[in-house]
Amino acid sequence: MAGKEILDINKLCIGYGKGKRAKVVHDQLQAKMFTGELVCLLGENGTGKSTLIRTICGFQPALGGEASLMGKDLLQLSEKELSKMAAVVLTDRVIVPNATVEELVGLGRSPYTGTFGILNDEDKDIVHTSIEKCGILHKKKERLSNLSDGEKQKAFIAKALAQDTQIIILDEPTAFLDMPARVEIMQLLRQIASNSGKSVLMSTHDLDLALQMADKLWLLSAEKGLLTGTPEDLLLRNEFQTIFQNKGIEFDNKTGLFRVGYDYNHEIPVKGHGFEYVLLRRAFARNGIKTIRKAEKDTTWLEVCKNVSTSFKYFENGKCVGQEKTIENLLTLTLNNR
Ligand SMILES: Nc1ncnc2c1ncn2[C@@H]1O[C@H](COP(=O)(O)OP(=O)(O)OP(=O)(O)O)[C@@H](O)[C@H]1O
Repeated sequence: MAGKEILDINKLCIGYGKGKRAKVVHDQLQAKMFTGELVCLLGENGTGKSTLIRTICGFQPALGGEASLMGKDLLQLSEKELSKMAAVVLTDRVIVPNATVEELVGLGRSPYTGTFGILNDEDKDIVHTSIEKCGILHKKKERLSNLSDGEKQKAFIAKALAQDTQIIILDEPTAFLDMPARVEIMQLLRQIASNSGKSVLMSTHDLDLALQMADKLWLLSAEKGLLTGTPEDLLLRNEFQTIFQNKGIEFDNKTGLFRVGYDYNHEIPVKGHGFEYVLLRRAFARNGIKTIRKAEKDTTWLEVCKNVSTSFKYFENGKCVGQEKTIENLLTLTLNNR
């Protein structure tokens, strides 16, 4: 069931400059966001994800159209009003290396504190809970310069949480992180959205993670503008396939994941199944060999055998002419016999 509407973008025009010299990056953008949703904004390099995020955050003016946050015209909100409604985490964030995690997260309370930024007991509690929710309580007193990239990202997310806003907007929060850290950050943002009812909008290049974890995707492309929907509905509508066509990415209908598109120059039948079969296919595809299911008529084929331990057999004229323990050796044998 859809939550309450939080963000409404209507015929929004984004870009740079003014008047005749304006550079329009996108026009007529439409989208909505609801409470409790994790939305991933996807698109190729240079399609305008950062421009859209900066416009929604009020960091650059819209060239036209409307955007409202919790029913208020976002483009007319003052910086102070906006800071109580939307917390922003940008990639090119300014890092204060000498600040501790606690001090950084404390800055998230600035929309609510006086000029000197003095935190009262309630602010301190919120800072503590925010750090705890992000799983870095043990790093509370640590300086940012001593944190890993993943921990730093968590500290910035904790700061956004401490800001106590309905929406959190992040520009590529998983950039520069390794795979486990990417998954961890996405899981954290998922939890924030589903447990606290906040809305989280993040841009990312992590297609597979976004497909698995986002409630909705905003798919930005030069040709089609902004397409929105659940990952599954966008897949059913073939939107990914159209957008990434001819760009070296293929969507695998069997796994529901994207994979690199290969250029095949050879074909070989394979008999077998299981994990070994999947890995064999992948290694061969990378080397330009398309694997097909062995048919009755085939006299040359590869076979995955799992009798005692796994081995791979090479058959020629119906006879086994080679048995290998590794995919590497099987590949060499196949390439040599081509
Ligand atoms: N300050 C600027 N002035 C004029 N044009 C700009 C400016 N910043 C970005 N652009 C242009 O706007 C377009 C969209 O850029 P943007 O950075 O929003 O894309 P992006 O989707 O975030 O890319 P990436 O995935 O590489 O971060 C690009 O053509 C870019 O060259």
